[in-house]
Amino acid sequence: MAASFRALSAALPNQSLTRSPPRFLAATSLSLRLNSVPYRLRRGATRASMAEIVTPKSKGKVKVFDTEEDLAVSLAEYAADLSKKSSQRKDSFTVVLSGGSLVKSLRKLLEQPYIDSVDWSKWHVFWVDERVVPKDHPDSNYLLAYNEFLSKVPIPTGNVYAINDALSAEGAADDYETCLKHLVKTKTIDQSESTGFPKFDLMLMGMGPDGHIASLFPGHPLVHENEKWVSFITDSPKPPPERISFTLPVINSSANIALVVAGAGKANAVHVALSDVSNSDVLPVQLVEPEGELSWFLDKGAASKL
Ligand SMILES: O=C(O)[C@H](O)[C@@H](O)[C@H](O)[C@H](O)COP(=O)(O)O
Repeated sequence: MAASFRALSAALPNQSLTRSPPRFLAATSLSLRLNSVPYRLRRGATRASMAEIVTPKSKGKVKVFDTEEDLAVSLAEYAADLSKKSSQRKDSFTVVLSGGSLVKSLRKLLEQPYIDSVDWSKWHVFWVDERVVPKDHPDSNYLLAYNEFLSKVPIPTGNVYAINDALSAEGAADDYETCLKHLVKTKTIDQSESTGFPKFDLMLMGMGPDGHIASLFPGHPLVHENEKWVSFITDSPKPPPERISFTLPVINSSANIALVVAGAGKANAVHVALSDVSNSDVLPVQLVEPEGELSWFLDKGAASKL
């Protein structure tokens, strides 16, 4: 097996804002409106300046931060907390990364207290999607994660599952799926009892301005793949064209998904995903509904149309 894949290596200090349906606007609450949406100001123990938006459960928990810096602080706390809980329960903590700006938003995990307190030896790192390029190519998601994160934490090299970059897109997807199946068999990765798909402890994903997640793009048939664990595309609208990607059922079997989205360029897709407007062309991000918990980490720009 080892040969067939490569395991390589504030404005509101101490308060939070809660957007609530009007019925929750108690007379005792301080309320204010942002973009004509009622918010309830809740005093609480939050460290960064943050607004929490109340949505139906299927849409997940939505946190809006004043700045991307605040978002990064909260994201580190969230990931470290899940790592701790998982490490107490079992021998592995399976973490899936996307490419893009997400990786930079993990930077606070490289600082104290997390760099010393997280049990990095339990981490097993995967990619929800990867560009089919050599691992030292500037487009490689592996290279990005290695440079920004993995080279700075003591995760065992053998726990980092990069794609086999010597294969075609189709071959690399099959190879990655074989790797996942082996790790499910050896119980490194949990398996969903209800779907039979692998159940990762934490998926950390960005979202494109068009509402794509992983390499599942709006209108692309790959969005509807429901048997394979890992598939491939050779016509990605976002360059480079050749990619492999986890399929939606694998994404949705996760125990935890964090959608990390910053910047006003993504405000439209965030609005579509979190509002009740019906759109004929469903965006891939709207199909994210994990077995476990979904958490949105937004900055003010990304939340500006809510
Ligand atoms: O390899 C990729 O292209 C990604 O995995 C992709 O799904 C990415 O996460 C989004 O496009 C968001 O990227 P940004 O955060 O950089 O906009």
